[in-house]
Amino acid sequence: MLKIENVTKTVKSGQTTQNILSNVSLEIQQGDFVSILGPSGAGKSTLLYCLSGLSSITEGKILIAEKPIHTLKEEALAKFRFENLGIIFQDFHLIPMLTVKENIIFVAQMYKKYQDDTYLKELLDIVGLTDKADTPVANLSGGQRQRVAIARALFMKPNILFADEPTGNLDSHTAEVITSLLEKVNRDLGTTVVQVTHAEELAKRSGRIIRMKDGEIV
Ligand SMILES: Nc1ncnc2c1ncn2[C@@H]1O[C@H](COP(=O)(O)OP(=O)(O)OP(=O)(O)O)[C@@H](O)[C@H]1O
Repeated sequence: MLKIENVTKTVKSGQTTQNILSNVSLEIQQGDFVSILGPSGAGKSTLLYCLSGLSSITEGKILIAEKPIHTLKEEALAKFRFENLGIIFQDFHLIPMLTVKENIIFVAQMYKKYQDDTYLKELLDIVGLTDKADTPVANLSGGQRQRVAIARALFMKPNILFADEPTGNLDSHTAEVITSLLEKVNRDLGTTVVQVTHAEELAKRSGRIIRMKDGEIV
């Protein structure tokens, strides 16, 4: 499903160059639930952003369903992401004045791929927000916003869901609700889930833990 080979990402600041990812290789199978753990600055978010084609790499290969996404140009990459990947960002990236429903369908509408309400209703039910469908996101709690972000990421039925600290800014009860929701998505929809987290206890519930330090998998 996802294979990366010898991925290195180098950044320059002034005269110095720094490897923020060094020679990272990894395989993730269809249906896996993977947590990426490690100290602050280890390169977890960078790895997630490279895996999801949101950030470029300096060397190596990234293959998703055998497609070498590191070779795609921006427009083709954006289309590939839209059709195949769901991404949940650390700070949600929702549009506050739009309603829950409008946020979930926003990108699909932009690509003129929004057809009917059937799956939207199902998704609202899965994430427990049916009664909030017409509420502006600005009026929701952090946990509810995270559930909107999950529903939006799932709207195009992605093969892989990438989540950057999906429980990062949430209290422990809400973090538990969100983790259970991701488990449900993985189990019931068969979506491969790759999350970055600091929460060791929540990570232990995933099928596999990848530990990073100083830009490397340890
Ligand atoms: N575009 C960039 N330019 C320069 N340095 C960067 C860039 N992106 C990330 N870094 C650096 O790369 C390192 C890894 O950052 P990254 O955000 O991937 O770490 P992380 O493990 O996700 O950390 P945290 O847990 O604190 O979010 C950090 O030292 C960061 O400052």
